[in-house]
Amino acid sequence: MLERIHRGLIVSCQASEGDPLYGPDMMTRMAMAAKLGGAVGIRANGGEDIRRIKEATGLPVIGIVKRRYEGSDVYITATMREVVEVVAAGADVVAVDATSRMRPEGLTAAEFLRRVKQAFPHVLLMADVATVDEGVAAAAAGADLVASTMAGYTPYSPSGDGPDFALLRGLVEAVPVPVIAEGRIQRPEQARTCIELGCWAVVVGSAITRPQEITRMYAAALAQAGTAAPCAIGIDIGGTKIAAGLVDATGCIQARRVIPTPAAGKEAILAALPPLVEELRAEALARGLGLPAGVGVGAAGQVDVRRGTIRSGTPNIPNWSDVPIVEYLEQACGLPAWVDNDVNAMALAEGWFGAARGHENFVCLALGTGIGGGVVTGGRLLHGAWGGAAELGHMSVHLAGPSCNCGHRGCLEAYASGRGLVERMREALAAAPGSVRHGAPSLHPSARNPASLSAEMVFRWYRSGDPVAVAVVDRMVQALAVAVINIAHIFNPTIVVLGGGIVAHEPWLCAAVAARIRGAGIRSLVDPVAVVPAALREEAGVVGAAALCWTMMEQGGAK
Ligand SMILES: CC(=O)N[C@H](C=O)[C@@H](O)[C@H](O)[C@H](O)COP(=O)(O)O
Repeated sequence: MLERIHRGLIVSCQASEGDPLYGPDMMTRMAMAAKLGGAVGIRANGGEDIRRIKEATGLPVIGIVKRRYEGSDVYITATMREVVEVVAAGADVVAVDATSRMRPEGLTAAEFLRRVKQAFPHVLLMADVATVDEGVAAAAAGADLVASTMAGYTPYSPSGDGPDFALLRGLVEAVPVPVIAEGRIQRPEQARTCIELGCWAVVVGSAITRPQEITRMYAAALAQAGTAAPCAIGIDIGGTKIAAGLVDATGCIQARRVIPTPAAGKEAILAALPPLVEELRAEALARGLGLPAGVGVGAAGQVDVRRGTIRSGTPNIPNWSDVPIVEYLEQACGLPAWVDNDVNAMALAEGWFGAARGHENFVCLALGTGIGGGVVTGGRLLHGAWGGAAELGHMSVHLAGPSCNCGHRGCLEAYASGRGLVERMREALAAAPGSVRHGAPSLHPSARNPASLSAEMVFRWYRSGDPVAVAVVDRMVQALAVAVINIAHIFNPTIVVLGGGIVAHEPWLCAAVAARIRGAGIRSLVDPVAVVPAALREEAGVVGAAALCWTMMEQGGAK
């Protein structure tokens, strides 16, 4: 029997009294329809339903009897009376509540499970639990299967909108018997995730057999249509701060929350996100914007967009690798979620609301401490195999150039990022120490402490005509021009958007780069390319992360 249901879908066919579908005729039809759809088993409530469904479908049946007893909240096969009813009806598995709550006859779950096992050793016993501890205790007491059925239905277990993946993961790790995923599994991808987490089988009820609940979801969605501007939540996770915003359909941030990035790393950062989402969701409802379309996350580093994980993040955040952020947010917040690299998110923001509006083929370069890239081609972000494409800062623009922290030589980042610019200036000063003309060299901070050099200083000296700074900045512009020519040759964009902190302070760089590329390379590709500053500044991260939701939904990634 266990082999028959392995990795399969079990459909719960239950209707309580007062439900228009109540009664064994209707439930048997439901079960037959489920069988036609590929169900490998049925979960049914009550002796008559169990008997009829088993007879009509021939599928394995998990039987329960729901009955309420005064003085106890346990209602799924709560006493031996219900167990006898289920077994007598011919169920293959008897499922019982195995939570730690007070039972009607004053027994503990373990005592009850032991008695059931003793009375009916040939029937498989399934324990419906709400926590990992309850699952472990149930298996120790003789349960053959443990199911997450009660997660969110006891006062001490968290209840979200979707399945409790964290509980399932914990059960799979800790419980020595097969784990059945059950409870609030609403979409096929969620069911699939349960199997990928190691669950033995998946039970789905309401999303298949309770039409009133399915109808309610649709009706609620339609009620929002046209009455509220769609909005989305964007979260920009950086090394020093996490910025989250409620972004409306025009790209305006309606509400904003900023917190310092928790220094403790992965767990602490993840734990900080759901409260931000909750606050912004409440803002959305309070402002009449309706339920946010989803949560988009922009994160520095390498993001696996297919799996929704941060593969390896910024070194500024400890332990920020292999972070299953999408699954975590969906489970914790009950909203669809997406994640992408922060500069990809910035590119989306510029495409939806900024300098690249109306362009289908464009490239963004974000010039900050390092350099990130985002490529949009044919209206879509270019992701490569898993999302790592467009590391344009690590495009080499000089074969024999300085070595870069990526291990390569002559990367754009080594010339045109804040860090690269400072390093080049430091080298140049070391080669010509007396050359800072404006401002006495003795006062020159780098003369005393080269570590205090900043990109801002380099640009200040550049403006004052210092020949070393002029040469260093000129090389930066030249490197950017070579990069843009390469970009034009490879991607054939109509526009290249330069953003990030450096361009926000030095927007003239765009015109300087544009002047340098004219007449170079393949004319038909390079000449028409406009080089423009980003329109969205600090807000690009949050707006882009929100735009990620709309983009993914529009491009068929709706969840
Ligand atoms: C908590 C409780 O009483 N659960 C019951 C258990 O049999 C059923 O009402 C659920 O429909 C079943 O667990 C499947 O879950 P979902 O309908 O969420 O897919």
